[in-house]
Amino acid sequence: MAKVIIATNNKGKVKDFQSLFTPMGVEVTSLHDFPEIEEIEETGTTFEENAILKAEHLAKELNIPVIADDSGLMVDALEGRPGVYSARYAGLHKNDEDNLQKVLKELESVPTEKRSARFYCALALAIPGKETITVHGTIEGLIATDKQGTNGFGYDPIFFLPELNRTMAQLTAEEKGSLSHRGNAIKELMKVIKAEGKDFFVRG
Ligand SMILES: O=c1nc[nH]c2c1ncn2[C@H]1C[C@H](O)[C@@H](COP(=O)(O)OP(=O)(O)OP(=O)(O)O)O1
Ligand SMILES: [Mg+2]
Repeated sequence: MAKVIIATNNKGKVKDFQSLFTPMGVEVTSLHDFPEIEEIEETGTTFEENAILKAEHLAKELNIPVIADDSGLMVDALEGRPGVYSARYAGLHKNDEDNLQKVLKELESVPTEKRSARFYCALALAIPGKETITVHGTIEGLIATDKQGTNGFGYDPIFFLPELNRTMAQLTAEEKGSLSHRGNAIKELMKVIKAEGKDFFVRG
C-alpha cells in the first residue's frame, strides 16, 4: 500500500490528513510511528520556514519523502496573532483549550464585524536530493463568542464559517477536508508535484 509520511506529532492533523488520503488508498504515517526521532524546535518566523525545518529534518533521518504542516490562526483584530505561535499562544506547556480561551478573552469586547480571521496552512515536501517544495492554503472565517462543536482540534470550536452557519468543529472530517486551509494546501501540493513530475508516496 502506498504511504505518505507526515512529520507531525499532532493527532488532529493526522486525522485531517487521513480523511484526505484514505479515500485515495494512501496510508498516513506520522511521527507517532517513529518514536526514536527527536522533535525539532520550531525556530522559524514564518509557517513556511517551520514546515521546511520539520520536513527536511525527518526526510534526512529516514531518507524518504516527507511532508510537514505548519499552521495556525490569524485574527485581524489581534494584528494576525496567534499566527506562527498558535500552538504556544497561552504558554509553552498549555493546550488547545487554554489557547482558544486566550483568544476568546482577547476578543471579548470586539463586535462581530471585526472578528474576521483565517486559518493558514503551509506544507513543505522534502524529497532527499531534491529541492523542497512549499505550498499553502487558507480559509476565512469569524471568531465565535463561545465554543461550538466537538469535532476537529485546536481552534476549530471557535472558528465560525458564516456560509455554513457552523464552526469548523461542527463539520464532519470530510466536510472540513473539502474546504479547510489544510485541504486547500493539499490540493495545491498535488497540482505542483504533478507539474514538476514529483511524488511523495512511499511504497511497501
Ligand atoms: O485545522 C485546524 N483547526 C484548528 N486549529 C488548528 C488547525 N490547524 C492548525 N491549528 C492550530 C493548532 C495549533 O495551535 C497550531 C498548529 O501549530 P503547529 O506547530 O503547526 O502544530 P503542532 O505543534 O500542534 O504539531 P506539529 O508541529 O508536530 O505538526 O494551529
Ligand atoms: Mg508544532
